[in-house]
Amino acid sequence: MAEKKVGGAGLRGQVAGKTALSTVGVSGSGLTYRGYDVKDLAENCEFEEVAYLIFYGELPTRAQLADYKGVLKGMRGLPQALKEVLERIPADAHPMDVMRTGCSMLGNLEGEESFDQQQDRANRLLAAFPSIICYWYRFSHDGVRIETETDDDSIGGHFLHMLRDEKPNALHEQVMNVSLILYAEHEFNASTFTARVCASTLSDLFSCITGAIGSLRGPLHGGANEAAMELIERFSSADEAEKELLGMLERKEKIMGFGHAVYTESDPRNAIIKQWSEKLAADVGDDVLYPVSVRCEEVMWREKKLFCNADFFHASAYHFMGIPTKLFTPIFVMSRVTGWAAHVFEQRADNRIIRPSAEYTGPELRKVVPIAERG
Ligand SMILES: CC(=O)SCCNC(=O)CCNC(=O)[C@H](O)C(C)(C)COP(=O)(O)OP(=O)(O)OC[C@H]1O[C@@H](n2cnc3c(N)ncnc32)[C@H](O)[C@@H]1OP(=O)(O)O
Ligand SMILES: O=C([O-])CC(=O)C(=O)O
Repeated sequence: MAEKKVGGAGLRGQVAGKTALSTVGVSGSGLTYRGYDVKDLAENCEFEEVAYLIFYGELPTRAQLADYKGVLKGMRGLPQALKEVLERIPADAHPMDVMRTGCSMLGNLEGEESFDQQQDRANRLLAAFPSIICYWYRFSHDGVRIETETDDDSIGGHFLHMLRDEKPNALHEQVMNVSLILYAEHEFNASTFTARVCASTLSDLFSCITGAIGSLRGPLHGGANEAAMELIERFSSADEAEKELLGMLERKEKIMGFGHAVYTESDPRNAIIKQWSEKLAADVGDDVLYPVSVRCEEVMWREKKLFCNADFFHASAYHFMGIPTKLFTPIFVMSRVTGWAAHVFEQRADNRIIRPSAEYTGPELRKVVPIAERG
């Protein structure tokens, strides 16, 4: 991949503030959360430990983790008014729109009245997002009103249990756990920056997170995991994938799930989720989707020096677990709400309203011609 152009369009490479939460693309270790390598966290931690780390600054002790999980478990239920709103959203709505509405509606019912409540409200969102998406999905698609207050030990397990009406096996719960860790935090990406801009006006947490969901929805950001799935499922063999991909590159089409605004040679999250995708492929006996994905990776690197970002192998991994494609990006929300909220807290702790300037490119100063004289 060519050297990244800094400055100019997209503010690439510009420092727009400070954070103690994560580093992205710093040499040596591609991605760290509060000083820990994401690979280390994905190998050794549960997602709830990482959420605790992001919020409170240190990994929890066993007792702290048990307490924290207890707090989150106690927050899985949805108020009746929110359930009624979710029941009115049609089955063909985009699930990211459901997440956005669910977040906003919860803000109407249990809003943040003072910043002293910020951690409690962030925990509430972290606990409630899986319930929100599954309640809507199961009502609109299966006509059932599910119980969201399950006793599942983990957020990933809670999500899969509600989605499929049965407790997940250990492999699926572990992959969800890793996936949620990989997506949790990523410095000043577009959705987090959205949240921080909103926070800088001293707005409430629900507004910050609702705005961030809107930014994550686009295919150039979180929506790329769904777009990657739509791409790979078009191919019935690795050879067909190679042929079609070469045509797409020739036509200068964008291939979703490749490239990155900061990383220049690889996304450290890719190797991790790729490994799990391979395990899941073996588990389901897949001999198409995984080889197709691997060939796409090889072709993109060989032809363009473009590498898979976090989203590409998430597509096949989620698919192998039977998760409908349109629910892929909402899973990203279920995880990234930790990073978003922690950035909101950081912004509030040392705030100045974010208000950059624009280079003006419009007409010179001119006089208004009264409408009667404009012809
Ligand atoms: C979790 C996440 O949000 S990760 C990002 C998810 N998004 C995607 O996967 C969408 C596909 N990828 C992209 O659109 C881009 O790579 C982005 C948005 C991630 C980064 O954008 P930028 O930083 O502007 O890209 P960058 O400057 O590296 O692009 C360099 C060149 O490679 C091309 N390029 C970059 N990514 C791709 C791609 N996926 N497919 C084809 N060409 C690409 C660009 O068009 C550009 O070509 P040009 O110089 O002829 O215009
Ligand atoms: O950092 C970015 O621009 C996008 C990304 O990978 C993320 O938010 O996880």
